Amino acid sequence: MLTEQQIHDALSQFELSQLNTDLISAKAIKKIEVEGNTISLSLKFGFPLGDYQQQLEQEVSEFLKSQFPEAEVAIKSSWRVEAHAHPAKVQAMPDIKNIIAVASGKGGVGKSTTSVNLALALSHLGANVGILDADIYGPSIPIMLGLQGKHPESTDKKTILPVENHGLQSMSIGYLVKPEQAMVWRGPMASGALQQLINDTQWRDLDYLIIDLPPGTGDIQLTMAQKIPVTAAVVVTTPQDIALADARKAVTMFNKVSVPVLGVIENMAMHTCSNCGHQEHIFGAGGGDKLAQEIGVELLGSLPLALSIREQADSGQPTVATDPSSTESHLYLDIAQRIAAKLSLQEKEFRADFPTITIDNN
Ligand SMILES: Nc1ncnc2c1ncn2[C@@H]1O[C@H](COP(=O)(O)OP(=O)(O)OP(=O)(O)O)[C@@H](O)[C@H]1O
Repeated sequence: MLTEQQIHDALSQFELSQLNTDLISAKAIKKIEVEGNTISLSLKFGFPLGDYQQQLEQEVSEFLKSQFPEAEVAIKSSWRVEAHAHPAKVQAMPDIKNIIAVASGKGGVGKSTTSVNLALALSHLGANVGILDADIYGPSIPIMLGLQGKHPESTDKKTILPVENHGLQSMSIGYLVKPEQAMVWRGPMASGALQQLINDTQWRDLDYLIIDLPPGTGDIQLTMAQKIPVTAAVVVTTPQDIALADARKAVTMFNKVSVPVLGVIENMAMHTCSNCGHQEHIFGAGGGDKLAQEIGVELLGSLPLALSIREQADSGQPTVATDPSSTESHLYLDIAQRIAAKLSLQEKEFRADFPTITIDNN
């Protein structure tokens, strides 16, 4: 005779690959019911499952059948992104559940390209996603989203509407001022402009807002991390030694302001030949892994230096939007799901739901 406890114990052996943890530690069990030989299991996750949902149900089902060969197994799974707590001493933004800052210690490592593709990947997985281009001095998100020359609309002359393409809500200083205008802003003015940009945009019901931070670890980045309710951060680096050293600085900066760093992403880790697909580690393999170990953060994934990634981003058709089933897109999707899964284990933020008012006419 099967018991719920037996099923519970068995599920603590099922490893969830995105989290390197089991289903019990991931707090994914909603309900276990046993009736005779039938196990009914209800799973609930705090991150978008995308195409993985069916596969996951099947894997758990097969796992339980291998443990209890005589059992019939029925599995139901669902997901919902919750708002998680942020360390900044500022109010949460009601239309944004989670803000994820993407940082790099130095410029040119592919932070914007990675931010855009991760935002698209989270959206592809089923989440509602926005992206804020905080790179005041070199806004590249409008180009990467194919929105160059667009201007945000305003319906009330006080707030602006995000500009949309590829299913993402986006905002960038690049939609509002000419690049040479922003270049002359000093630190406080730049961070003030950013705060205004995020606050005055009418974001709609976002599960995640990705912020593409300006490169570096100076005042602007520090101010942003303190004045914007950032939930978590990821750091992009390339394998060259200097970039790794800079990535370390970025991680230290977030530690200082208590923003949890979900991990590092190694960009341009190896070269993919556009003719034959052969991959070569030009800068040596394992740099990201080493950095992650040294500073105690996770390596979320490594992306290749691929002509397709550059061409697609630079022409406003980023990889995940234009070719979601490519090898590169799968890497972005995998990293995005890891980020979302890890974030789902962070402390939740209490948000009072609007009360439901019922009017009884009787
Ligand atoms: N994995 C990749 N493979 C090939 N090209 C890439 C890759 N990642 C980024 N690039 C290209 O490298 C260039 C710089 O990328 P990007 O603008 O994203 O860097 P960045 O770190 O945001 O730069 P900055 O912070 O200085 O604005 C772009 O032309 C982009 O298309």
